[in-house]
Amino acid sequence: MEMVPSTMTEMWTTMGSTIASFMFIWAIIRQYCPYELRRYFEKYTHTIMTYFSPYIKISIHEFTGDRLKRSEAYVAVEAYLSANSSKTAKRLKAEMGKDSNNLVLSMDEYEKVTDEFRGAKVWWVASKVVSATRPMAYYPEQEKRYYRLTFHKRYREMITGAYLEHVVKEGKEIRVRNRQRKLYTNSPGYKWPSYKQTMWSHIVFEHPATFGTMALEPDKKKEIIEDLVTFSESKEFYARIGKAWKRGYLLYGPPGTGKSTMIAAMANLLNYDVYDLELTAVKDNTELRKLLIETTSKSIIVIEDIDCSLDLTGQRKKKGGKAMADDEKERKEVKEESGNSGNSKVTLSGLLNFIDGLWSACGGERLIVFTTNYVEKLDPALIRRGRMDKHIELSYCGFEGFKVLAKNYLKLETHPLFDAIDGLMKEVKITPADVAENLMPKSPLDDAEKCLWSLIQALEEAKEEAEAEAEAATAKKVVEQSQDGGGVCSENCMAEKASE
Ligand SMILES: Nc1ncnc2c1ncn2[C@@H]1O[C@H](COP(=O)(O)OP(=O)(O)OP(=O)(O)O)[C@@H](O)[C@H]1O
Ligand SMILES: [Mg+2]
Repeated sequence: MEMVPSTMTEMWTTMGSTIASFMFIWAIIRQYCPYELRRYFEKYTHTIMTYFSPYIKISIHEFTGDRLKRSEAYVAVEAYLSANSSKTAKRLKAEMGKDSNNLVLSMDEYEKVTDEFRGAKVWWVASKVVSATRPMAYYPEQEKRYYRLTFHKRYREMITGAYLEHVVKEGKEIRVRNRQRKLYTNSPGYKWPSYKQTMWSHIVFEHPATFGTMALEPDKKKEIIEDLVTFSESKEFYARIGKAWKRGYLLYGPPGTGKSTMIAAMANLLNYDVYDLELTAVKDNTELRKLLIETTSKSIIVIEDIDCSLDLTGQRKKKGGKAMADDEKERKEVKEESGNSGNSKVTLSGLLNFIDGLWSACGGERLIVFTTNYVEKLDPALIRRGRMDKHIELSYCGFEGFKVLAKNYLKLETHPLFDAIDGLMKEVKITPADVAENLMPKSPLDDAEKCLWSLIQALEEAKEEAEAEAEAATAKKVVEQSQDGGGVCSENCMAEKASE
């Protein structure tokens, strides 16, 4: 028994000296061996080591093929590890995340983390290779980042199958949760550098509107929310019935009734990006298709004021009705002119193709939203069900809508003045935008009551105006009738005279 420690000591000594000799020989080889021979030697040692090693390694590189687009697998792994490594890794790096006010952590280079999946242990390392800089290269520094996954070969089937699938799926979900949502536009003002072929420019989408803050009848609101949520959860359903996973909404109603606000609320509810498509800036149908292909899934494609965007109906030149406010009119006329000068050649059939042609199915999980002030002007082909599946009318503010706004703007649930407002609202039409404007405190000293009075005043003025208008209209009718009547009389008189 006493022999054991001495044998151990001897063994350690022998091993130590063997390693020392090996290091010495290796140093000699490195110094005197020609480069090629050394490479050869290294390569074979590597192969032999791999042959005997029970571990399998998988690398996932950041860029594959051209350098323009990051590999989706890398991005997903990065997100997966950022969520799972921040608890165990010791060196982390932080980047700005959603809403620009929280930091997203991910593992730093050369950091190793362990993960477990159904009892199997795996190791992830974030690493990079820096290739020599070529003097004339476009990208001066060629850093190739990659993640390396190591696991025991007995788990091969499970890791390459189920585990990687789990990583990519979870990574994608984490990315959706953490991403900053974007508002895209195809504005013609800015030409992208040619290497970046994208046709959309974007900014971070930060509209605060939600369905909670929207003035709408509660039933209607509930119906719209349920419709949207059902859509976003129906991937399997759409696949089963053989329909592309997209849905069209037509929002119509007078100016200032919350069409644009509702689009923002939809995006916030579903966590989607918004693509605001300016049709007048699109050159032709081909360009329209290109724009469509570049949109990503989980997004809302919006075409505002579809009735005056293009000559889709042949009625574009007609002036709007009375309901159109002056500044609105102006804005829309400017739009019409720019449509003409931009000589956009997008046609109705091009647009129909955009909405439900073969290309529209690529990507999936998309809403297409049209807004208009004059639904009756639109071509029936454009808004038939299947293209625009749900038609939502946004109309003048009712008492329920007012209560939502009063709660948002003034933090009021009830007030003695509410009854008067309810009464007036039944008599006159007022848009939610006007109600909102009146409820907005105009100075730091304005209290809730003052704002309510200001709304009552506005309602009374509107009522007087409406009454005056109605009176004028009746007076006009009476005059016309009396003129007609006079005419008839004189004809009768003439006839009488003639018979005499
Ligand atoms: N239903 C509503 N709920 C809450 N706020 C509203 C509502 N409708 C309008 N508003 C307020 O009025 C303003 C104008 O509304 P919005 O831009 O959505 O109108 P719109 O229907 O898109 O008008 P247009 O037809 O002129 O584009 C918004 O800033 C919003 O604050
Ligand atoms: Mg609008």
